Amino acid sequence: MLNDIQEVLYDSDQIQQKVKELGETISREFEGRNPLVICVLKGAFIFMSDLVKTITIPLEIDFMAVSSYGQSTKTSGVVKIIKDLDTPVQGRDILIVEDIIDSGLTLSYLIDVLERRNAKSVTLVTLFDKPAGRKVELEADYKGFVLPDAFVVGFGLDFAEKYRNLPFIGILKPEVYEK
Ligand SMILES: O=P(O)(O)OC[C@H]1O[C@H](OP(=O)(O)OP(=O)(O)O)[C@H](O)[C@@H]1O
Ligand code: HPA
Ligand SMILES: [Mg+2]
Repeated sequence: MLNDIQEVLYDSDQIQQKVKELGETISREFEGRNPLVICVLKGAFIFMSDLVKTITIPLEIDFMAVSSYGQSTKTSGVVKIIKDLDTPVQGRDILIVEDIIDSGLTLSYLIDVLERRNAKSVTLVTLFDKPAGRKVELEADYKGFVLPDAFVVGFGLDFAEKYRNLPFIGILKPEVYEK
C-alpha cells in the first residue's frame, strides 16, 4: 500500500494538531446551540471521530452516506444519497463534516437538501480543500489544509475503496489509476 504513495503531504501528528484547533474554534462558535453534527460517509469517518473528541460542548451526531466518485479519480457529477439522516433537521444548527472539498458538487448538493428541509443554519467544516478542482463556487466556513491539484488518499479518502486506513494524507502515484 505504501509503495503506491508518491508523496506524504501531512502526517498523522500534523493532522491531529489541526483537528484540535478546528475543534476549539467549533466549540466556541456553537456554544449553547446543541448542533447536529453530520458526518458525510464514507470519507469523513476518521476526521469526524477525531474531531468530535476535541469539541467540548454538547452536540448530537448523525450520518449521511453519499457517493459520486465510485471507482474513478474524477467525479461522475451525480451525487447519490446512499444513506439518509435519521434526525429531522428542521430548526437545527447543522455542522457538516467533510474530508475534502474538490469539485464542490457533493457539498453544494447536500447544502441544498438541508436548506430545503428548513435547517436553521448550515456550517461547513472540511479537513482538506482542493480549490483547483472546483466546478461550483463553494467555500468552507472552517478548513484544515489546502491541497495541490493532485489525487490524494489516506485519512479516510480512497481510490476505489482502498487506502482509507492510511494515517496520513498523500498523493497517489498516477500509475496506480492510469493502468
Ligand atoms: O467536492 P467533490 O468533487 O464532490 O468531492 C468531495 C467528495 O468526494 C468524496 O466522496 P466519494 O463520492 O468518493 O464517496 P466516499 O466518501 O464514500 O469515498 C469525498 O469524501 C467527498 O465527499
Ligand atoms: N481523493 C480521494 N477522494 C476524493 C478526492 C481525492 O483527491 N477528491 C474528491 N474525492
Ligand atoms: Mg471516494
